[in-house]
Amino acid sequence: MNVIQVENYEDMSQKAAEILIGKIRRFPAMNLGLATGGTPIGTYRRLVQDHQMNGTSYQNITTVNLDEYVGLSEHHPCSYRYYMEAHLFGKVDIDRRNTHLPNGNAEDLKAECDRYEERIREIGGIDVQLLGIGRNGHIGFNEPGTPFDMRTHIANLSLSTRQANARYFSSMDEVPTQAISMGIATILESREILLLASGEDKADALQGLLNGQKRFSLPASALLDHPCVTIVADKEALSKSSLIPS
Ligand SMILES: N[C@@H]1[C@@H](O)[C@H](O)[C@@H](COP(=O)(O)O)O[C@@H]1O
Repeated sequence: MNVIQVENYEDMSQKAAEILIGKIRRFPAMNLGLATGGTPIGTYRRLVQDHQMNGTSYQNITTVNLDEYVGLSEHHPCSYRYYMEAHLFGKVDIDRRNTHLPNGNAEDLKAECDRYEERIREIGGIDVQLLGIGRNGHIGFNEPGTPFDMRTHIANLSLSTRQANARYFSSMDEVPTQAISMGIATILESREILLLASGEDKADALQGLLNGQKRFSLPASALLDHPCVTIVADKEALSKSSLIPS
């Protein structure tokens, strides 16, 4: 596991964008796994700036997102499809037909999970998967306790995750209780993983990942089995990780 310590959120975003842009230029038809949440917003902003200033193209890039809320249409401002449109897809030259998110409004949610897995297989798997990390160590919407062999599934969201994400909704009651999420087994099949973390509220989760053992109570610890993980984290997020010199 390669850990890159940076000063703050802006530096994390800059470093992550540099890594991604380098790969997109080298492999302009790569399959990029994307994440949502507050963490990658600065990274997407830099990808957009670079696209506008340097012309890095997304025309042949295929994207697959980690997850989507159940019950929100793609037009709902809190849906992850809407987020991706607002922060990236609507601002670069990507072909929407090559952008994939689970449909959280599907009539048959189980069938939608299977379809999503099939789609990831059809495109040839994920080359680089961008990940954030939840305060409780979740990745995607794989909450503590989720077995590591699960594939795309309907996830029940923990109260703490719903509370953390409530800031995007007008009230806690509106925060969905379920999501469709890639499973940990799906995520682990990505050829490369880039995990971003910023801020003190991620320090426990990161400490558990960097200093701990693999355990179901910390979903991110499944990454310990992956051969190619890079973590870009700022000082606050690494403040409880003794492996890292301050
Ligand atoms: N499903 C998302 C995750 O993909 C994200 O990594 C995490 C952290 O979010 P944030 O970056 O806002 O802290 O929470 C959400 O629940």
